[in-house]
Amino acid sequence: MLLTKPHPSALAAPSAALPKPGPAANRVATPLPSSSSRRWGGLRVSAASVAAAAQPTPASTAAPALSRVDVLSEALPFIQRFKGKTVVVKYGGAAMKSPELQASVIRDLVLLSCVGLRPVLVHGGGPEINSWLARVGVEPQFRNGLRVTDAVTMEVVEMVLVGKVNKQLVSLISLAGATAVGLCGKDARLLTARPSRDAASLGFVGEVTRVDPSVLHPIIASGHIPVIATVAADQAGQAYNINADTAAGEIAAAIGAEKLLLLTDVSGILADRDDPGSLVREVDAAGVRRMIAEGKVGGGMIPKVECCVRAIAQGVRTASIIDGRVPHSLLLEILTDEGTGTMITG
Ligand SMILES: Nc1ncnc2c1ncn2[C@@H]1O[C@H](COP(=O)(O)OP(=O)(O)O)[C@@H](O)[C@H]1O
Ligand SMILES: CC(=O)N[C@@H](CCC(=O)OP(=O)(O)O)C(=O)O
Repeated sequence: MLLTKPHPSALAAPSAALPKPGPAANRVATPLPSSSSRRWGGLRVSAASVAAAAQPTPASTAAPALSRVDVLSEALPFIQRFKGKTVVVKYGGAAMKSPELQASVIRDLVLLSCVGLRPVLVHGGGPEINSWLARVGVEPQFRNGLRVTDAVTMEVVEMVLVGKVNKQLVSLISLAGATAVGLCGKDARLLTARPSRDAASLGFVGEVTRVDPSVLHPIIASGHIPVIATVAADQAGQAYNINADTAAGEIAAAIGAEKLLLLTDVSGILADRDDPGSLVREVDAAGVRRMIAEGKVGGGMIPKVECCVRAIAQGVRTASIIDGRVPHSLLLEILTDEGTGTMITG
């Protein structure tokens, strides 16, 4: 099943009086009245949310005070529903390029943590790896969205993801007023890897064979935000490069996360990847498999949809691909009655 319109992404009001949502229930509530929402970059978002979220102007002029407290008030039932729940957020790619956007995404993550959710951040850093590979004269190569990883590339991937990007994100979380613990898959054997089935052409690209989330539980319980770089080792200690979307899905499943959210640089899955207006609001596992088979979903979108399907099959309640370039898309997705992007259902 594939829904492009009408817009079904409004979240059901999560009051205790309403039926408990199934995996897809977040998406099927009545669309907002047009007076309270408008289209923005292909998304339906409330005018108040847009005003509060998108403007660098002083807060006093961004929206009338009443609208701003309306937004806050709207968040209450969502905070109540998701308090104490684990949300795995994968952030990476082009959506991570701008330092301002990075800081904004991290602030949203810290806000979620402050209101009682338990975020776990799994990060990529593909563009940063590319730029460091260029410095050592290596041309990046990808097959089906995965980086061809020879020994030199593996070394650069580990240095950039574990040494640089991970610590940068930990620092940003600190700056935003929370505390984070940076890890990679090797730490406490969080992720164990084996060579991918296409090892002959992909080199040291890994598949996850095991997730041992025991190291995450005390970190999360102490109120720290785990920040995970997706480099892992096999039994012999050989390092592997794991696609960050894939790893996020496996981690979300292993810790029984409520939500898996993949932030990327498009508005979600597009029915026609050349038409930004063709956003698919909701699609089930069979539907995305068909889209891959028909060539409608390609490149880096393949590991994303595959990991969402696997995560849902393993008990994660909802998996969504959302636009990391839209200011506050994380908050719009979790704390308002409008969804953004594409929700994948079982
Ligand atoms: N049907 C599709 N809808 C949206 N994006 C698609 C689709 N098929 C392929 N893509 C590509 O997938 C990309 C997202 O994957 P990727 O670049 O790996 O993201 P990230 O770097 O955020 O992990 C999009 O920028 C787009 O080029
Ligand atoms: C195997 C593989 O492709 N690994 C990815 C790991 C980082 C990643 O996933 O980064 P983004 O989320 O920013 O794309 C890579 O080397 O780019």
